[in-house]
Amino acid sequence: MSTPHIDAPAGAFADTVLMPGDPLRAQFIAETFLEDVECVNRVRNMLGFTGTYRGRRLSVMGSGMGIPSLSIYAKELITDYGVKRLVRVGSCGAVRDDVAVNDIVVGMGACTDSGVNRARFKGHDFAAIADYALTRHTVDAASARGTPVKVGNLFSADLFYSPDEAMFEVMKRHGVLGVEMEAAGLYGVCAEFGARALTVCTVSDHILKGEALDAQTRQTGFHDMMAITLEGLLRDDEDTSHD
Ligand SMILES: O=P(O)(O)O[C@H]1O[C@H](CO)[C@@H](O)[C@H]1O
Ligand SMILES: O=c1cc[nH]c(=O)[nH]1
Repeated sequence: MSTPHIDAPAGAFADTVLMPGDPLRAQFIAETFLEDVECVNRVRNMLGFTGTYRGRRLSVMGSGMGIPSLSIYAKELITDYGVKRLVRVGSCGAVRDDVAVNDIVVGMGACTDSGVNRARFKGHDFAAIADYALTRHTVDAASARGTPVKVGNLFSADLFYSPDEAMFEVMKRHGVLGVEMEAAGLYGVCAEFGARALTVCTVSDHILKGEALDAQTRQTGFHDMMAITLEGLLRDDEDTSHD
């Protein structure tokens, strides 16, 4: 079987897919954290891999940058490949003084300037939220590992290069922990098509302080984020109360 954007046989993906924006980060995650890895998608170089983590089948695939790109892949993974859990593992920019570069942020919800959730929700505001159990298990995993995380709102922006810098101050006042470009779309598409979702981000920039990690660190760094996300998924597997 194939979709317009994924050329992989039925069953090629596990029921859980990790989604970094960058397909090369997907490859790095697969090669670093998974065993028995097979490349299952190469269409448009949006690399997808399936392997195992501690004996459990797990996939990782790039989403591309921005809600439109992520929405295509997430929708096809859910409706054509039966994916049930999608966890975005990304980078974000901070705006608050109490959020620093390298901090890990768990996106309990995501604000957005994108129109996608209004488009799917008859023009009304849709509260784009993560799956509660996945959130709790990831936060518990972080706590057990001694890795501090901040839990709260993200802002998923359509424009990386925003013309409206004053908006960053508004986000800061409203407690937004990180600015990125996909979470609100992921939560919307998963709500629409019936999958569970979470976003975990490492802070790669401080937008208002002008600090930034280099591109190589964005591609291959973020070990703590991966460790807590993978352990959170194991905890989520053990807890069947959400089934
Ligand atoms: O590092 P990723 O996961 O791509 O996430 C962030 O980085 C990209 C912008 O540089 C956007 O996709 C944004 O959401
Ligand atoms: O979308 C993003 C991602 C990282 N840093 C930002 O400032 N924005």
